[in-house]
Amino acid sequence: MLPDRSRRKQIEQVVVTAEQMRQIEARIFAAGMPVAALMEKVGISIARRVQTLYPYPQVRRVGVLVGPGHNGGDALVVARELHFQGYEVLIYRPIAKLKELTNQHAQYAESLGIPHFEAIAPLQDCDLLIDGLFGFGMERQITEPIASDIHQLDRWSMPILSIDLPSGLHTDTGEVLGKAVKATRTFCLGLWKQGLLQDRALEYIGTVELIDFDIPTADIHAVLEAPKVKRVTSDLAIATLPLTRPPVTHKYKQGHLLLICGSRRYAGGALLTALGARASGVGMLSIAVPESLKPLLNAQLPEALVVGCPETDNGAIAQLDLPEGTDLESFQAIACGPGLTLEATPIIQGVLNNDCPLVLDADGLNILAILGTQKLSRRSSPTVLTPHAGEFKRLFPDAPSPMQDRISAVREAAQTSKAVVLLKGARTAIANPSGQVWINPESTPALARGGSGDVLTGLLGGLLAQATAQHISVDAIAACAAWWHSQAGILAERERTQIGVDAFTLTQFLIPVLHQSVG
Ligand SMILES: NC(=O)C1=CN([C@@H]2O[C@H](COP(=O)(O)OP(=O)(O)OC[C@H]3O[C@@H](n4cnc5c(N)ncnc54)[C@H](O)[C@@H]3O)[C@@H](O)[C@H]2O)[C@@H](O)CC1
Ligand SMILES: [K+]
Repeated sequence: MLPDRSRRKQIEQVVVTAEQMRQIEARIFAAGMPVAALMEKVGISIARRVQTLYPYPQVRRVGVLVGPGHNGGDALVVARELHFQGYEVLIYRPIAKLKELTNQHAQYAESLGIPHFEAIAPLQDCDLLIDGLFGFGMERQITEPIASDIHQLDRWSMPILSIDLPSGLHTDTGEVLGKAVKATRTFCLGLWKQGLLQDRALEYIGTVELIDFDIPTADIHAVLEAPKVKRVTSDLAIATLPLTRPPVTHKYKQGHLLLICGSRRYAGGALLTALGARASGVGMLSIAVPESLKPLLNAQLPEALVVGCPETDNGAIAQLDLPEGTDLESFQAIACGPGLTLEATPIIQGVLNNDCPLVLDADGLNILAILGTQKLSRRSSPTVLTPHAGEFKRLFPDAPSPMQDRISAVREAAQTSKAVVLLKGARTAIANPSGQVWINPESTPALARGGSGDVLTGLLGGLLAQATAQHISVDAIAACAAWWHSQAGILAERERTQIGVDAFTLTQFLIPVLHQSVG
């Protein structure tokens, strides 16, 4: 058995679908764990959390929403425990026919004198609601009268705590099945359900925490074969960062990154990409920009080698003018796209034809969408694409919509393009061509701001350039960059409010957030 802290760290990385959870659960029951005992264990853990978060007598009246299955059973255990702790408990039970175990708990609650109602109205004056209507594996649309009753909850103001998932959310896709409870907090049971990491679920789930009930890791491994879906926890990300260098090294051993970005019209994009790259700690940074941007870059990044390139009439890079003796394969990584404009198409064509690990963003992606992603399958070095939803649709018109099931969308895109795809969003999802998916579980809307993506491109390019010697997978590096970028946004927001995180400010929080996370 693993020591508790290390087990907990592993569990926090695991993401499951309903089918995988069902199989894991079946193994535990087949091994002899009684279903009723597990329900008891889970229900008591939730009741303890409720008592800590909403202690009696500050909170007195608790309404418990009970569905027909084992989610309802869990809720009834919570109801019973809170009743014994002095809370006044009221039960809403809209469906009369209950699963056997749930029915037993319902009978016992009745025998204790806990009132139950078929309608929602009697729960109106509760200080707190516990939602145990439906749990994982739900597929059917919520119908009347439950749909209207859930609609009623939207008009009330008390906090709602959902058990496992907010009732009405699809476990895998996060889709709302007609109507869903909007939770203040969700107690996800045992393992992270995939739907809780989908952007469209975020409006419903509130703060999510995992209630661990000691699922043996052997059962998890037995069911989850690679490729998997993983949460990018801070432990995972920090293990990927190039935080310590060998005592004897030199700048070229710490990676040489080439940025190709900017135009006369979009000078800021080049600057922000470069500042993101600087924070990565990359050993050498070369920046190819149109000639007229060279003084700006030189002034801001004295350590960088700025390559001024001949310009088109509109101020885009007309051709790459690398220093003598240097070609595109001299670098450990190239990152390009921000601010280039579509006039830089020949530059992107040239970069695609070369074998150097490559990050494409912004206009790099717009140009690739015109050239076609099939160009990527001929590359022998890894390519990372970092689209937002709009760019994604242009690049992968045949993939599932990135507005819906983002995990399927990003996985299919990576498989068809043979690239690592980083789909930006509230929960950025990253996939490699073999189907492995990573989800960045924490972020802030403060990052929804012009230029913040440019910072990520530079940061990712810098990490990629440093990693070639370390044999870390490219998708793990992309996941690490997404985590670092978001954590910097979260720290910046804490110090400067949600509206105070412009992209330049964000670059200034990249290193401080490491101090905080690494200690
Ligand atoms: N996974 C585990 O190992 C554990 C699971 N437990 C609980 O069990 C839950 C899953 O239990 P169940 O599989 O019984 O699932 P539910 O509690 O969601 O109940 C399913 C029942 O609801 C009915 N139903 C589904 N959709 C409906 C709809 N739209 N309208 C009306 N009725 C509908 C189904 O016919 C079925 O009878 C978990 O979420 C969790 O709360 C815990 O008790 C302990 C451990
Ligand atoms: K629920």
